[in-house]
Amino acid sequence: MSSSSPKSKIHTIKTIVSTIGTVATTVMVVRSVAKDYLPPEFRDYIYLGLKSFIKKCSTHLTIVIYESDDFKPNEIYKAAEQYISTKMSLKTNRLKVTKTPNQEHPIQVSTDENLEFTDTYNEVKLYWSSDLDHPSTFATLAMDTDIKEKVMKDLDRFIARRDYYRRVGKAWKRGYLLYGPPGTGKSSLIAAMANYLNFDIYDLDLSTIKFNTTLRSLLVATENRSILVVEDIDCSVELHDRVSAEHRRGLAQDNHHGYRKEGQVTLSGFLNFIDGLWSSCGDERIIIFTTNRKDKLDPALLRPGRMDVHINMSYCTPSGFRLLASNYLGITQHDLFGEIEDLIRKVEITPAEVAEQLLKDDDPDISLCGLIDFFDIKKKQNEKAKAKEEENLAAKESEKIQELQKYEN
Ligand SMILES: Nc1ncnc2c1ncn2[C@@H]1O[C@H](COP(=O)(O)OP(=O)(O)OP(=O)(O)O)[C@@H](O)[C@H]1O
Repeated sequence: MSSSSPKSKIHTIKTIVSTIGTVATTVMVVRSVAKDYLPPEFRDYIYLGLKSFIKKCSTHLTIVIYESDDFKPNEIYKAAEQYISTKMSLKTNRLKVTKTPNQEHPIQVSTDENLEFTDTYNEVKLYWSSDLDHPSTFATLAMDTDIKEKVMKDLDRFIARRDYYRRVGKAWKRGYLLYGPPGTGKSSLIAAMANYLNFDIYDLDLSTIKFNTTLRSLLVATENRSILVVEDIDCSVELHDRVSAEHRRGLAQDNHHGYRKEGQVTLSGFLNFIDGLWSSCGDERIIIFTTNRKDKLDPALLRPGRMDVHINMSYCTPSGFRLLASNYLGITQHDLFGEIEDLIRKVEITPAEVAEQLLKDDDPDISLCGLIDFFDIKKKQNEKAKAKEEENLAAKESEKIQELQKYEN
C-alpha cells in the first residue's frame, strides 16, 4: 500500500482500527507462508483459517487484520500489534499509552496507529501499515472553485472556534449534507475534508445496525477529531418505513424516544442519538450525511439546525473537466478542449464518468477522442432515463387517480 501525506484513517463499523501486512513472495513461499514465514506471534492464529486462501494466492498477499469483530476483540490483531511493537521499539519515538477500566494490566503501551515499515522475516519481505488512506484532496477534486473554497474556509473556521463553541454553550460539532447523483464526488469530498483536517473517518452503515445498544457502543467508540459518515441516508428511510409498516400491522411499539422498545434502530431513533448522545460526547467532530436524492430525504433530516451546511455535488463542469484532464493526462491545453467543453455544457455527465474515460489511455489524443465518443452514448442513456422517469411518474399519477376514484365510489 502506498502512503500519502497528510492522511487519515477510514474506519468501518467493523474496523475501528485495522492493520495491513503485505507479503511479497513466490507462489511456493506463499503456499507455506502462514506456516513458515509469518511471525510466530500470529502465525498459529491465522494458519488454520487462511490455509485454503493462501493456496490460491499468487506472489503478493495482503492480509487485513481488524481490531475487532462485532465489538469482540480480535486476538490476531493484539498479537500483530505486539509483534509490530517489538520491531518498532528501536525506530519509533511515538508510543500509544492506554488504560481502560477492565484491563488486566494497568497500562498498555503500543506503537502509534499511524506507523508503517518494511520488515524481513525469514527472507520474506513484509510491509506493515496501520492505515487505510484515500488519496483524494481538494486539489484533485473537480468541483466548483467557489464551493471548494467555501468548504475549506468553513472547515478552518470550525477548527478555530473551540472557545466560541464553549462560550455559546454549543457542542463543537458541524454537520454537512452532501447531495448529488452517483459519481459526482461525494465520497471523494469526504476524503478530501478528512485529509485537509487530518481527521479520521468513521463510515457508519446504518443498515447493518440492528440495535440501539450497538449504535450506542459504536458512537461512544468514535474519537475526537473525526468525521462520522452516513452514506446514502435516503436508503435509511427504510428504517423509517420498516417501522411504519409494522405500525400498520399493529406491531410497532415506538416510544417517545423514536425507537422501538425492543431496541431496534429507526431513523428518528438515530437522529435522537445524534442530537443527544453523540453531540454531548467529545469535541471537534463532523458528521456528514450523503444522498443521491435530496428530494427523497425524510424531512426530519432537513430540519433547520440539523445539518449546518448543504453542498450540492453537481455534474461535471468545463472547469471540472480541465482539472481532471490536468490530473489524469497532465495537460492544461488541447485542440479538443473547446469541443469537449461545449458537450459538457449540453450533456449531463459525472466527473467519475469523465475520469473513467481519461484513464483509458495515457495518450491525450486517444483519451480525449474516446471521451467525445462517450458523449454520444451518454446522451442516449440520459434520454432513455428521462423517458423512463416520465413513464414512472405518469404511472404513479394514474395509480393515484384510480385510488381516488375507488374511494369516491
Ligand atoms: N468531483 C470529482 N473530482 C475528482 N474525481 C471524482 C469526482 N467525482 C468522482 N470522481 C472520481 O470517481 C470516483 C467515484 O466517485 P465518488 O465515489 O467520490 O462519487 P460519489 O458521489 O460518492 O458516488 P456514490 O453516490 O455512488 O457513492 C472517485 O474515486 C474519483 O476517482
